[in-house]
Amino acid sequence: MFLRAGLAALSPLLRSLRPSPVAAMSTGTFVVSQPLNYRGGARVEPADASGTEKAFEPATGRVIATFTCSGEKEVNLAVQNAKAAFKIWSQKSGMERCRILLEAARIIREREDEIATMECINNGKSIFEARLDIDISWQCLEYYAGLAASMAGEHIQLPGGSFGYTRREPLGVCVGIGAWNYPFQIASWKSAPALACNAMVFKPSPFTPVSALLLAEIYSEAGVPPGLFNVVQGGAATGQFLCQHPDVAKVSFTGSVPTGMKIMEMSAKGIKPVTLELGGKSPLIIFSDCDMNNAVKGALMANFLTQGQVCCNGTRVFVQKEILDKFTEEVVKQTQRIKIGDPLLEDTRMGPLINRPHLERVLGFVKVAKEQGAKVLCGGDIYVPEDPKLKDGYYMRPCVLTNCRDDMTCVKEEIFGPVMSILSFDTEAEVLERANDTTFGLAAGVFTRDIQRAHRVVAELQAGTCFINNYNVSPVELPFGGYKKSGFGRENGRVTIEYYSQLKTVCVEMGDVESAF
Ligand SMILES: NC(=O)c1ccc[n+]([C@@H]2O[C@H](COP(=O)([O-])OP(=O)(O)OC[C@H]3O[C@@H](n4cnc5c(N)ncnc54)[C@H](O)[C@@H]3O)[C@@H](O)[C@H]2O)c1
Ligand SMILES: C[N+](C)(C)CCCC=O
Repeated sequence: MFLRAGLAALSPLLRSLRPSPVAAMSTGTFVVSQPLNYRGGARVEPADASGTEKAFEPATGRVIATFTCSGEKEVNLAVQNAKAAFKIWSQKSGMERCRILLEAARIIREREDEIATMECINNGKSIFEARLDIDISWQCLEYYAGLAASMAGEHIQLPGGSFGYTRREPLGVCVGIGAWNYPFQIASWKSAPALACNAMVFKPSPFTPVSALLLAEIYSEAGVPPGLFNVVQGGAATGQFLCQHPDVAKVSFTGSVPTGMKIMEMSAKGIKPVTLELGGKSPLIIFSDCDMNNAVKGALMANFLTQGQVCCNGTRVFVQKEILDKFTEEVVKQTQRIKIGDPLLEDTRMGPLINRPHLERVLGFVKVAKEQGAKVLCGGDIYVPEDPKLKDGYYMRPCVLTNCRDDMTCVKEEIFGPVMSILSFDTEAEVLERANDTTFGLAAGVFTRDIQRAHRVVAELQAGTCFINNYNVSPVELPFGGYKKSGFGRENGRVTIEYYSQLKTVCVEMGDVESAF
């Protein structure tokens, strides 16, 4: 589906010739040449348009795709296809659905390098990280394949031999709307639990339209009925058509708080359940009794994955006063060592940000932080790699700020870039109050060797996902999601099946009807 100079029909070709063509893919050479919508089991041009968008390669600033955003007609067709496929899918046993999802997981694993490469090209994250994202994606499919086979209700005994039972039933057509920071992983985290029993129409972010198509092709290859997983491209207008569609039973959204509010409003009008995975400004608390090496590594993991463009990042790093200087010195040393550059090179650990306006926005936060009294210990400026082909990419040096106060903009607002704010604290009670003083509640982390304190602190933290002595790991067995304005509903874990299904209660009378009349 992708063309590189002289390399046609990449996906099938790669399957027959790997691994050498994967290794041969390089930054600055790819363009997408085929349709980016997927409907009824095939790539299609949308039936109507709601404008056009360009997708970029952030590493070089090149346009890699110009595509048509789907209008109402195309959204209707995608939903119709999903409805038809759902009829077939829902007649299959859980074990049959399980086998097909397992096969899709196997194919993702087999094509990991190709998918990871596409993710780097379109998103800018390093190949090292992209491979981890793809690993988590196939693991997610494996996990929900298992749950598809074991979806069940319960049996409840009632007086006089009567009884009741519950059935866990599908919802029908679900919609997934994704953000641009984890394009393939978000599509997987939404579609895997959805397809355990439902059909899905997925809309990626217009910044990263590419890799969801690979997932759609893989589901087809694995044997899902045509139309079970469809992709429509577009921005807000396309997303609105999806949310307002009367045949859509549920919307799962990943993105910003302001858009999440709109999604919820639209879904409320149709009384549709929603899952909202929104932004954050998460605290990471480092106590003086921590293992310093791990705490420093944890702070980097909490701030600089995917160029800092991670919803659950622990960007407010509270460090207990006794170890503030030592911790800060080590964090700065390790931050300065991060290799920035071409995301497809094996030793790169930080690529470009998603696009020019976002880079400028992040640099703007650093400027305001300085004006408000923060001290830049490293980074926070544009980085121009030596390789001339990367000169128009959107790179910046990762930034560590000190002298921060809780009322500063860099400490209050989600920056969504590689900017860590270090704050100091004295006592546990004080840091808990400050950590919770935010309208967000996505994640939080604690580093300490005191196991009682660790559990006491996480019990008080107002966050949906907490880490003790690590940060930003995401085993698919554990639910992930937020408190407060960071959203509700969960992804991953057993509980997420409940967000993609509904419960029917059946009450069975074994005696005569005792009528009130
Ligand atoms: N909690 C999580 O799991 C999680 C994960 C990744 C990103 N995020 C958050 O996402 C944000 C960054 O992503 P973004 O810039 O893509 O967010 P965004 O809200 O701008 O867009 C997200 C998606 O919503 C679509 N959209 C925009 N307006 C819409 C509307 N009116 N109706 C329907 N759809 C609409 C966009 O096209 C895109 O696909 C950050 O705030 C980040 O924290 C959260
Ligand atoms: C895989 N991580 C790092 C936990 C990120 C989850 C998605 C948030 O943006």
